[in-house]
Amino acid sequence: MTETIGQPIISVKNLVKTYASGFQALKGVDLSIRRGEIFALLGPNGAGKTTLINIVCGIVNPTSGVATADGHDVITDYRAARSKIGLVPQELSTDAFESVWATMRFSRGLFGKGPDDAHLEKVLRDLSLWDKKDQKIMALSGGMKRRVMIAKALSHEPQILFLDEPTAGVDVELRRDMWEMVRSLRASGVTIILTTHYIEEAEEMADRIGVINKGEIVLIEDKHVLMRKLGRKQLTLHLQTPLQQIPAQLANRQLELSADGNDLIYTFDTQSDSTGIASLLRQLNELGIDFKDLRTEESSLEEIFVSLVRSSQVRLSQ
Ligand SMILES: Nc1ncnc2c1ncn2[C@@H]1O[C@H](COP(=O)(O)OP(=O)(O)OP(=O)(O)O)[C@@H](O)[C@H]1O
Repeated sequence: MTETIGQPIISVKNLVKTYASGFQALKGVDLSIRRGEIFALLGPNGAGKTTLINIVCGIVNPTSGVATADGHDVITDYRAARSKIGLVPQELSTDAFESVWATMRFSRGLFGKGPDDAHLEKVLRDLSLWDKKDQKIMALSGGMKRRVMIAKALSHEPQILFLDEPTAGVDVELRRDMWEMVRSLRASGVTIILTTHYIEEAEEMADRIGVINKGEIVLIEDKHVLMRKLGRKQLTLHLQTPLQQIPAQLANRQLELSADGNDLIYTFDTQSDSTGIASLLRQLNELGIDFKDLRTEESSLEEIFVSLVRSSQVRLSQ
């Protein structure tokens, strides 16, 4: 066990996927997932997220490149690699006529694991599904079906769990429950890779964030570092007397005036040593511009993401 600590649990090197149509969905992707982390893979529609996951899970063959799961090559050592992985796919696909319990047992067996009813019971209890164990899946609500998909993916005790858009179309309460559940899975040692279109989800959950766009990884970063690095802050000064325009003396500052002239908005870089706020306030005082109130706002991960994807589109199209 000790020799594996510190090594990535998933390693992807120079992965290329060209579909039969000739479309290149992955253009040489490198990615290392750390043991025990929650990694969020973000990207617009068609960026290649599902293709990447499907290759690591052995569902899609890469055109070239290498991927390993817990040291096992996903092609040459497929069975061992796959047994380490649980996958909750984007589309709900369950055996509708089976009971929850039967589906779980069958799924575990598929991975060559002997029966372990105690484990299955724990998974179902953790997902608040125990009282539904004898129900046919088709009789469950959409949210419950989603939980069953997760339970099924955990039936063979995987160390790695892929969640492909786990909370798409799920109500707020269930989303919160699922976040809670993902956290407790991580606490039990499972490594989690999730894709999401809800940036809020990544902001809430992830330790690290990867952004993929048009088949290329644009960025991989610790979430807090990312937010610190790319985040901008805004200081909004609510003025005593509205301004018609920004005075010429302030022209060289990063200032905007709201349409009604009531708010002066100053944008500054959180990374730079000096924010320039003190000198701005001094200058406003000298110019006799008083304000009633001030507030600061930090850019959200959503804003960072949108600007990243935009800038990579610019870069890619050049
Ligand atoms: N079997 C296939 N044949 C040809 N092209 C495909 C196939 N599967 C996916 N693609 C294309 O590859 C690209 C990447 O698709 P993929 O499903 O990996 O994206 P995604 O990032 O998961 O998108 P979404 O967020 O919409 O789920 C898309 O342009 C898609 O149309």
